[in-house]
Amino acid sequence: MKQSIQIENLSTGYRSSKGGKVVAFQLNAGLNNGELTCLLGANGTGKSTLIKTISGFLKSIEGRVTINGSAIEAMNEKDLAKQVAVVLTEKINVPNATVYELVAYGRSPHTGFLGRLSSDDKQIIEQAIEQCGIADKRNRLVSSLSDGERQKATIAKALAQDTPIIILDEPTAFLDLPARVEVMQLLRKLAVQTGKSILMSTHDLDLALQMADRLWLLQTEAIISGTPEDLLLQNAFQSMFKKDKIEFDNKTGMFKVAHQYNVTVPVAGHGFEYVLLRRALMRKGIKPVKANEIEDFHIRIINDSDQPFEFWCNQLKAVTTDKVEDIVTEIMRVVSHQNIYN
Ligand SMILES: Nc1ncnc2c1ncn2[C@@H]1O[C@H](COP(=O)(O)OP(=O)(O)OP(=O)(O)O)[C@@H](O)[C@H]1O
Repeated sequence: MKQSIQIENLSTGYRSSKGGKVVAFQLNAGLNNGELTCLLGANGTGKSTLIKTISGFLKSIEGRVTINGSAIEAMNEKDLAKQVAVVLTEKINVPNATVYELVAYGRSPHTGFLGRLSSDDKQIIEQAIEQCGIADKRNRLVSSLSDGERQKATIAKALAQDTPIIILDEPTAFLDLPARVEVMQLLRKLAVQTGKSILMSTHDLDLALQMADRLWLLQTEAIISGTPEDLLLQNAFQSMFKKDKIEFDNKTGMFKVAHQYNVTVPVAGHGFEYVLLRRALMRKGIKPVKANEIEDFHIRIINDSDQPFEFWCNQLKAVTTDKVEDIVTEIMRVVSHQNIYN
């Protein structure tokens, strides 16, 4: 697949008179056309620093970034703005500007000294507004929009810039879950429909796993790049967030909290009811282990029953309930009175 941006042996960081600071080094990766790539990494690994470096806002410490073969250092600001549209994390503050005016501002690298919009410019602006699904908001003040709507307007501005590459630093940071999904769906649709390379950094691991065509996992000394599924096959996530008390669950392909367990309880059963019960038990520090039904103390799950949770004690059914909360309360009560599960 054709690549728009390539980074080679790149070291990112900050220069200062006292010697500066290297944030990440020896990074190599490429962005494919027509794909949404998500940049993931723990807090402070240097996602924003990398984004600023490959957008030309920050000089690299070493190595190079090329766009279609040309080094970005050799490009002037205007030429670079015709190649890369950048959306940084900060909320845009444009008092008294309408959505249309904000999006029109995206045309500035293409307009002349007076910034007059040609009919082509106007068509591109209208198309960007349309593609981002905010046509009904085109005359609204940006300051009156919800966070999700404002983010779509910002993406429309980047789209109007008409560049082969769009780079966004945490575009979903201020949004609720439905708006985060909507923005990522929009970015993916735009990548596929327009053939642009779109790179976004995010902390939304689960969404990135489901929606990105490709992931860049940033570590201090490397970017591990691949499709979500191939990275899962390579166990690339296992070590990534260990210090943050997050584990990667190979069974579900999702991240989960690494709980500390004090006790175990035998559970016989499976299915959705089991998954929910397991979650509730694990949160309380109780680890479910596989039970066979002759054990003295255990929970049984009867799938698709009105009362799917049963607590069995000394071969007798002690509690039957349809509520996870009731069965967990019962287990907690027994655990606190007897030390039977240790
Ligand atoms: N202007 C600066 N000068 C010096 N160091 C900086 C500067 N900006 C950021 N840093 C440092 O660079 C490192 C990487 O920061 P960066 O913001 O790129 O990480 P990040 O992965 O985007 O973090 P987060 O996930 O928390 O947003 C951090 O140690 C940070 O303190």
